Amino acid sequence: MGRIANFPSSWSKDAEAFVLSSEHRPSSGADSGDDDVPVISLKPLFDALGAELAKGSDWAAISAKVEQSEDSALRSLVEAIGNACAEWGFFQVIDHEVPRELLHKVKDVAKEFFTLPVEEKKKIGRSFDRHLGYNDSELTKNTRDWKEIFDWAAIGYMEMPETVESDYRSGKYSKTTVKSYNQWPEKPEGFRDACEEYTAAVVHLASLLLGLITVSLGLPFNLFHHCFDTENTIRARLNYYPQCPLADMVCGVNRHVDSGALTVLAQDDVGGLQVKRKDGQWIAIRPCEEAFVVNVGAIFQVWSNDKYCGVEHRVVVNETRERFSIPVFFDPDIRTDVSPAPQLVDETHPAHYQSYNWGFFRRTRNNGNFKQLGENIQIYHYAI
Ligand SMILES: O=C(O)CCC(=O)C(=O)O
Ligand SMILES: [Fe+2]
Repeated sequence: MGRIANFPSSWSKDAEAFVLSSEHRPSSGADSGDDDVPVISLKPLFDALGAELAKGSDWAAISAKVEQSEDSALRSLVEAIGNACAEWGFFQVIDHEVPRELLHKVKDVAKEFFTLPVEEKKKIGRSFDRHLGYNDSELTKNTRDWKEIFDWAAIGYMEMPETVESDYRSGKYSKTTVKSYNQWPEKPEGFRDACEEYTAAVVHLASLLLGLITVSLGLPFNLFHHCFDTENTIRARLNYYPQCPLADMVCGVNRHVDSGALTVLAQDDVGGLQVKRKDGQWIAIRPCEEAFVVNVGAIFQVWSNDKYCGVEHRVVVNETRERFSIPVFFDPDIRTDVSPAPQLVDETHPAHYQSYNWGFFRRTRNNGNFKQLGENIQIYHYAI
């Protein structure tokens, strides 16, 4: 394969590991036709809450205001979010009130960080026991992703059960936990501040979206906020997808469903994120620098008892242009036991899943990613 000669030197020795089996290659094509995931304005929410309440995190007061509101624009917003979650599992939000400067600052430092020599970046490398930092060899479904990443946790560390039993059916894990702390590079200057300010703003947005999605299921706005209150596993990521000589055969991120509750992602104008529509067709998500892409993950699928599903998506790469994106994975405290909301379960709507512990799930997934154990733990392993 002559094109491998154009691989970055650190990747060329295991070039074959990036190549997807023919049925999963991006060359199968995405339709960007006239169907598109909905773009939704959050203005009615901020209008209804008012600046003071919207900026704070008094979830009980925000909850009361949203639930009691008879404002038709707010009702329509909730309905649009519910429809998007049920139909696509994805939507984009505009008028989100995250200041644009924060996004620009973090994009600038991200670009600078990824141009550092690989040895410099590896000083803060991720490993089996260090869950946060730099990595250039992530696997999705046992295939190497064409990307470099930098991960950090919103609260400064990620906590995990110290051990889990390898059989996911057992659900057994140790009650002692280990913490993995953020690792920050020395360069570029201002990197850490930019990342932290950005995360604080997006985590706040994600908390509002969590409430709106919950209300769209007919549940109280703040039903799940306690799972994220103090300890949580919210993680942010800088994704760098270099230009790729084999763009038709590899993926930036292979097809997958996000395992957590919600993902809120900023992308640049290059494009590459694709979502699988219900008919199996891959649909390109139109890049919009004003917007965040939001998707529900597997936890919401379980909480909603399959009303909203975590939907497969992937990232295709580009021969001529590099791409950057910044997802925030809005994931709960490891002590969260995930099961369908009791309000959605009755004799005619039995629970589709048995309860599982998020810390166990997260640790098992992490072990699998490092050891290539074959199929990763999935929520359908808990299907009833
Ligand atoms: O870069 C993107 O657009 C999406 C990345 C993604 O799906 C992920 O990191 O889970
Ligand atoms: Fe994803």
